[in-house]
Order: sequence, then C-alpha cells, then structure tokens
Amino acid sequence: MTSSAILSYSIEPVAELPADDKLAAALLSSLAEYDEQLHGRRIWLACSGGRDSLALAALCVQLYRQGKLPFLPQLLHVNHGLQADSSAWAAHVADWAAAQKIPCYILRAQVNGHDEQAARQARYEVMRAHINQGDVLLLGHHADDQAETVLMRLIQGAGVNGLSGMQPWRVQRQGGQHNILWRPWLTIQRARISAYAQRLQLPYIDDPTNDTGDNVRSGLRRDIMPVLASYNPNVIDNIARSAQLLSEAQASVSAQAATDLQQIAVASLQLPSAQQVLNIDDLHKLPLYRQRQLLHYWLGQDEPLPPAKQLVDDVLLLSQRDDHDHQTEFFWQGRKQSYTIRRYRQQLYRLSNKWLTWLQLSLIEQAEMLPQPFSPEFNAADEQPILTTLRSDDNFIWQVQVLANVVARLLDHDQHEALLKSSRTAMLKIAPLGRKQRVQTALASRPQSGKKLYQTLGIPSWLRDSLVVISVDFIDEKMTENESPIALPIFLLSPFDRWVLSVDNLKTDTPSHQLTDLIKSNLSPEKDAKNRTD
Ligand SMILES: Nc1ncnc2c1ncn2[C@@H]1O[C@H](COP(=O)(O)OP(=O)(O)OP(=O)(O)O)[C@@H](O)[C@H]1O
Repeated sequence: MTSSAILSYSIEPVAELPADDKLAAALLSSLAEYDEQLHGRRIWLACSGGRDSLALAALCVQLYRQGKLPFLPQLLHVNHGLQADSSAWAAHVADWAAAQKIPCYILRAQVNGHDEQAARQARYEVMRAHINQGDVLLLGHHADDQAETVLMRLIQGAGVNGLSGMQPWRVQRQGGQHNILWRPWLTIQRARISAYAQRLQLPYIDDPTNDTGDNVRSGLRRDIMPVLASYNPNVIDNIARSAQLLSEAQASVSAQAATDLQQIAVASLQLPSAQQVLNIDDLHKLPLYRQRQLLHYWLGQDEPLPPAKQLVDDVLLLSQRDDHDHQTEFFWQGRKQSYTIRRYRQQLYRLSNKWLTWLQLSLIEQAEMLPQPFSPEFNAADEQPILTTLRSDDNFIWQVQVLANVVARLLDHDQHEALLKSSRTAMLKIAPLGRKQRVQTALASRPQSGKKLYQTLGIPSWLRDSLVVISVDFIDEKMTENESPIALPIFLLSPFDRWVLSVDNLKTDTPSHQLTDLIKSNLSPEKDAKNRTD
C-alpha cells in the first residue's frame, strides 16, 4: 500500500486572489454552453481531494464570491477504503469544505477488486445513489486525462466513438434514472491547474499511485507522453482537439445510424431491450460501411459501452450467409444485460438473455366459464372483459384480454340456434398450442401442426413454445367420458402476433382484421404492466 501526502498548506478559506483567467474562462464558457440544460438542476462536485478536483472546487468558490457563478456546488467525496490513509483524506476534504462553508458529503464505497476501473465504478455507483434524478456531477478531468484516455483507447483499437474520449456533457442513464457528468476542463492542461493550485496554496492530496502505478494509464503518463511531447510540445492540446473533432464526427455517424435503423428495424417484432429485429434485405441495400455502423449502433443502442468490432463483423457475416443455417448464435455480455444474437430467415434478432429465460417458462393454461352471450338477455355493454396472464416473471408479463361476446359475434346463426337449444355451457380456454395440435390459419389451405405450421407462420425456434390457442369449448354436463366437448379454436397467439383460426367455422362476413381486434394481447416489461394497473 502506498502512502500519500497531504500538501502541508493549512486549511483556510480560498484566498481572495484573482481567479486564473483561462481556468475561469473554460468553466464559464462551458456554463454558457450548457446553460439551458443546467437550468433548475442541483450541482454536485466530485472531489477526490486531489489537485484537479480541489482546484475546481476552489475556482467555483472564487467565482461564486465574485458573483460570476450562479451556484456553489456541494462536494461529494468517496472513501474507497483502499489505502491506509483513505479515512484521513476524507476528513481532510470535509475540513476544507467546512472552511469554505460548502456542504460536503463523505460516501463509503465497497470496491470489488483492486484495479482503478473497479474503484471508478464503485465510486460512480455510490455517488449516483446519493444524488437525485437529473442532478449534475462536476468532475475535474482535464486535457492530460483526455489525451491519456484517447491514447489508451487507440492502443486498444477503438473506433470513432472511443477515440472521441470523454465528453464534456454526458447524460448517464441507469435503471430508469439519469444523471449528468459535466467536465468543463477537458481543454485545460494539468500544468495550468497545478500552477493555480500552488498559487492559492491549496492543501490538495498528492496520490503517488497516479504517476507510479503499474496500470496502462500511469505508464502512458510517465513514459509515453514525455516522448510524444519531445516530437510536438503541443501534443496534449492536439490530442484533446482531435478527440473533440472525432466527437463531432461520431455525432454524425450516430445520427446516420439512427436514421438507417428507423428504416430497417422490424417495428412489429420489437420489445425494447428484450427483442430487437432488423430486416436483412433492407440492411444489404446500404453501402457496406453503413451496414457495419448500423450493426454497431443497433447492437449497443441501449448499452453504455459499444460491442467489440469482432461481434459486429460476426453479425455482418451472419447476415450474409445464404445456407439457411438458423442455429448460429453469438453471445454478448453488455454492461447492463447479456444478449444472444441470432438470425431467422431474413431477420437478425438481438435477444436479451432475460427475455430468452422468460420464453422458456411454461405458459399458464386458463379456463373460464363464459356468460351466455348467445342468450337473448345477454347485454354486451355490461360484460367485464376476462383478463388473464399467460406468463410472467420479474421482467416481462404477457396478458390477454377477451370479451365473451366475441364468441357470439363469431358464431353464425345456425350455431347460435343449436347452442341455445342445447344444454351445453361455453368455456373460454386459453392453452399452449400442443406440438401435434393441428390448426388452420388463413395462410394455409388445410390444418397444420408442428414444423409446417411454424414455417408457414414464420415463427423462429425460440418463440415456438410461446404459441397459445384461444378456443371456446362447449361442454355438455351430461356428457359421458367417451364424448369430448365441441372445441371451437378461434385465435392463435404469439407474443407478437395473432392469427384467426378455423375460418370455415366462423361467420364469413366478418373481415379477419376485425376479428383480430376482438382480443387484446399485451406483452410488456413487468414494471410497465404494474404501473398500468395501479
Ligand atoms: N474519491 C473520489 N471522490 C470523489 N470524486 C472523485 C474521487 N476520485 C476521483 N474523483 C473525481 O473523478 C475525477 C477524475 O478522477 P481521477 O482518478 O483522474 O482523479 P484524481 O487524479 O484521483 O483526482 P483529481 O482529478 O482531483 O486530481 C476527479 O477529478 C474527481 O472529480
């Protein structure tokens, strides 16, 4: 464990010296740029107690006192508990904040592992948990940090997005919550911040692992940056500028990919974050570079980090295959979720693994006695719809709503008469389609079962255990064991589609699109379903 040094300046209110012009200009021009987005938001400053974030806090104090900054941020310090001195650092930051009369909160993070990345992740998590939805978190990242980030990504083979480095204003979304990371100093060199910190005699904490650590970032800072500076003294500014240019280029690429996606996504089969579907024929109409960019965008659209290039290449190859192989699948572990990418016919599917787990759950079979819609006294207006849940877990819920008078509308006159005279009662049955059960849809000239039926309807393998038949069974109480109820299958449902069955049995004058309007099948993320019923 390395020891750190708290610079031996005493803790006092920030001196009444003039603020550094360049540092102030960077903060104030960033403030002007994001003025509208900042309006009404609470602002926090993530303060490690290190030179950069303490200098940023000091500048905020100075500019606030001078009436140039309309807010004074509250400080957040995260104690990772990783070093012997961690608690002393936390106390030091709190004392400094008290001397400035700024509210300061010390948060404790639980770090899994010892690397910088694990500490950063734990840090953001506790800070996010502390602040409120929509709040802004100021960070002390500067041009040297940006140059190191870009170089690190360059040697890892990043694309335009990665090489655009850190963003000055970044909306972070997680679990329905969003916060903003604000980095006003990305164009400011560390040397300038150091000079300012020294001039103000700021008692910052000097963490020696920043320069001597054996991670890639420390190595680049210590060994590579000085060499690059010997070729071009402006290397830091230049790399930071390249990042800015690439960030603009990335915005164009993303906008193009988003437009392409709108054209090519198969909207009827989408369930956001569970199942995303692309049409391969439309994809192939684009030039190859746009296909790649679109796949890159499509795969990672709701993830904080994009997929690896290898995955994009693999998926592109999958789209180009013409051997009818529907078995190939690629696995991708995103930050938020894991996914399986598959192809079925001329469509690419990105399926979340939570969704695939849901699809394997058994369907709940339902049978409900129906009111007698065929009796003359039946008043359809009084009828309560029958709402049943076919399958649900913590993530998704699939519900069907049926009005019993559906049945009355579907039966033809002779069937009505026969039922009125008989002693049969009607039972609405919602049951999984049996593997051998034969049903007839308008797409086939005779009843079909199994593989033939799936092919006719275009049902990919992972959806095949999610087909449901809605039927009305007419049961005669006096029926003997050898007699079976008269079953009238009406609809076949999948989570995304529905088909009218037994077309011959039904009133021929009812157009099939009207028939499909008679039931509501609703598939949604579980929390939406709960909200809806609340
Ligand atoms: N322990 C922490 N508590 C709160 N914020 C932190 C902490 N560590 C880092 N940060 C925030 O993240 C930014 C970048 O982190 P980085 O690891 O580069 O900082 P540092 O070098 O440890 O500290 P500084 O940037 O303040 O000199 C910091 O400027 C600061 O805003």
